[in-house]
Amino acid sequence: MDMNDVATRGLVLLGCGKMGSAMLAGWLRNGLPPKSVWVIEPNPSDWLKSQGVNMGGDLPKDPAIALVAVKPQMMADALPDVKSLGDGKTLVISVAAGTPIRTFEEMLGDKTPIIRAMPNTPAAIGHGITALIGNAKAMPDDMDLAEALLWSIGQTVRLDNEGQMDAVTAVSGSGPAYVFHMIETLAAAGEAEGLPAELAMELAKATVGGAGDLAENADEDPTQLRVNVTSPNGTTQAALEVLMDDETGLGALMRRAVAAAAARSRELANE
Ligand SMILES: NC(=O)C1=CN([C@@H]2O[C@H](COP(=O)(O)OP(=O)(O)OC[C@H]3O[C@@H](n4cnc5c(N)ncnc54)[C@H](O)[C@@H]3O)[C@@H](O)[C@H]2O)C=CC1
Ligand SMILES: O=C(O)[C@@H]1CCC=N1
Repeated sequence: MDMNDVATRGLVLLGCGKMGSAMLAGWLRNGLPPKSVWVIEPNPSDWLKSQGVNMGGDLPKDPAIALVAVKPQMMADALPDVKSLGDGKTLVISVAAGTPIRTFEEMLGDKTPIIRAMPNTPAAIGHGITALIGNAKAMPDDMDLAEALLWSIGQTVRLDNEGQMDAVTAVSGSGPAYVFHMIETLAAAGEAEGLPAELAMELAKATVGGAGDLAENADEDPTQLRVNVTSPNGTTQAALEVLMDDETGLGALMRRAVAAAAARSRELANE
């Protein structure tokens, strides 16, 4: 099964909010025909309404993929829509934080191939990263198909075990928010040093964007890239002495933030 089968048999997207829209934008941009997509979404955005995808009406009986992108707390309401599909031949992919594969197996039956995936919102511009892991019924072909679909919205990585998913969620699923917050705080600090707000924000966005691109594309690792910026006894060193303090620095703060996100992911499994 490949992306041509998705175009032929169809893809059902359950929930098209922020993450569903980011993924749908990527698939359509990569040539998935809008008429191959059926969206179930009680509150469709104007953007969604203008995409030419199927909304309402009958779903295909045997879609290649049903992708679940509702909040974990909505899962019990939403999953009956998926249950009638495919008779074990439809690959179910969930991007919900926290919700374990066993919840889907309990609701859909353990014949169903199920893949749990964790994307992130840079998917909207094809720069996401999605981690994935399948249940025992997900065959290599199913994993390849999920990867082909998710590849259209950025990089993909396969996990060794589902237990890694809480930490992955805390690092890359939620991570874009930490980086956006860093932009906000860098701009605010520039303002506090006397820059006009607009200029401070322009500098902060371009700096984080440029540093991110460099970290992804350079041969040197982030540690060496940091050293390259840091002239002995210069301005960067003065800042890093604050940021790299063992107790009050960014490392300690990031450790607490990621631990809090991972703990919340584990809690969501029971909501
Ligand atoms: N926003 C993000 O950065 C990421 C979100 N996720 C996961 O994606 C899922 C969706 O999150 P968001 O898009 O942020 O939330 P959202 O609230 O923007 O989207 C959820 C959508 O589901 C719809 N919905 C509610 N009940 C439904 C039902 N019974 N049937 C069909 N649709 C229904 C809502 O109207 C809403 O548009 C969550 O499980 C979240 O954990 C995963 C990775 C990143
Ligand atoms: O905040 C959340 O729960 C979701 C999962 C990862 C990003 N957003």
